[in-house]
Amino acid sequence: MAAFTAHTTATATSHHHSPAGTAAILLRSRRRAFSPSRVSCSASAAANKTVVIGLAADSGCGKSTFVRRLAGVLGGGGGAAPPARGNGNFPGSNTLVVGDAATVVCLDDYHSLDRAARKARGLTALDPRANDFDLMYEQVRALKEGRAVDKPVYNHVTGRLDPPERVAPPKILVIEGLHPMYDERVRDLLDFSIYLDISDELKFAWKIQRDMAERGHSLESIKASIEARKPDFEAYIDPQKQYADAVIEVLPTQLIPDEEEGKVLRVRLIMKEGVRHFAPVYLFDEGSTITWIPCGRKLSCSYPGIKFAYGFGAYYGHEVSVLEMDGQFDKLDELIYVETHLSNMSTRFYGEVTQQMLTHAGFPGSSNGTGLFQTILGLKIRDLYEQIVAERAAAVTADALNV
Ligand SMILES: Nc1ncnc2c1ncn2[C@@H]1O[C@H](COP(=O)(O)OP(=O)(O)OP(=O)(O)O)[C@@H](O)[C@H]1O
Ligand SMILES: O=C(CO)[C@H](O)[C@H](O)COP(=O)(O)O
Repeated sequence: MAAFTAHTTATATSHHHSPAGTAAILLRSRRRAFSPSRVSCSASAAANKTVVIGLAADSGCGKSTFVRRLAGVLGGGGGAAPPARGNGNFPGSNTLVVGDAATVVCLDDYHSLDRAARKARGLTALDPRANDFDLMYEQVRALKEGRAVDKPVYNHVTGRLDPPERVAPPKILVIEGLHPMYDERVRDLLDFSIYLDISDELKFAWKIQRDMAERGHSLESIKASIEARKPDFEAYIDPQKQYADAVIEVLPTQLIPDEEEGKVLRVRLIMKEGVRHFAPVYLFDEGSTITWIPCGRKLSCSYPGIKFAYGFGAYYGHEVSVLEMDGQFDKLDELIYVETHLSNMSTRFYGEVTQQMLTHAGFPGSSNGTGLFQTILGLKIRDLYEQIVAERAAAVTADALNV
């Protein structure tokens, strides 16, 4: 590998005085209205409500890895050998309980058709007709309101539905899977939503890597399964990204011409403006457009180096800010240099992002933007939860004072 010797370079164009910049600032102050039903009526009951996070992606796109990083941030596991799916309430469960901080429910449990029934009807698991959205809505709503539910369990080994398991209302409920934002009723229950958008070529590379190595599938069967799912993915899964408050988009690098192996990634963190309890992260100067090559004295970079970009744009009609990282870190501890230049990270102490990344260095994506942005969103979820709890506690106090 040729040594990459470019110096730290940043180019910034301030948009603070442009009409677009002004609109962005105005938009930021118009945070999404927090439904009064969440804080008033009985403020004390509302104070106990569960905060609900939606995490959507196709199979094999990094949802479990994200959840493991989130568990690390919330302090309930997610260490070097974190709990994986199946270590929930009982063997075979898809639910992950993260200490007393969070419960992660896998939406595969709401498959209404088992594997044989799907096969008989020629449907994939991505098809809404193979999923029970009425039950999903009722149970997510019950958990959000503080009531335990008996949730079905889809068994990925047998392809059948097992007896239900009891799920208690957690502080943070993460619903992860194919359809957390598909049904409008479920979508409206979400306090924050994330979509992991992996480009076709990388999805293919990751799935081959996992399903051949860990699940013993052949290359042909993996290819056939991806092709068979594609129309339903495009019809039912991909459109959910328009509703997401944050999207992690993973693309091939632009630093190496025609690189197709997926070893170097360009990762974009797309953050919707105006989302309540969520202040987008920015690089150097909020409201600017910046490209930054941090390689030089403080950050070692071998070929092809690292390039950050930050700016504003539109995403499905919403104003968004976008932080991009193309390339990968050579030495993870040097990430502290990059962290120093990022703001609104919702860290509790200087260097927390770097510490999290080092703790989970063995997870996929730790040397690139996927790991960095997943970690940042984990911190954002913790912060969002704390803000909502503080707001509810204030409402309880105000309620008590008014009596
Ligand atoms: N950031 C990443 N960089 C490289 N490979 C990754 C990354 N994230 C995930 N992978 C690969 O994809 C595989 C699937 O990741 P993960 O289990 O997190 O996805 P998932 O969405 O939870 O999948 P499923 O829903 O099928 O269980 C991993 O085993 C790994 O090989
Ligand atoms: O997309 C999936 C998980 O996100 C699975 O394909 C779906 O849950 C069906 O499972 P199985 O293939 O084990 O029957």
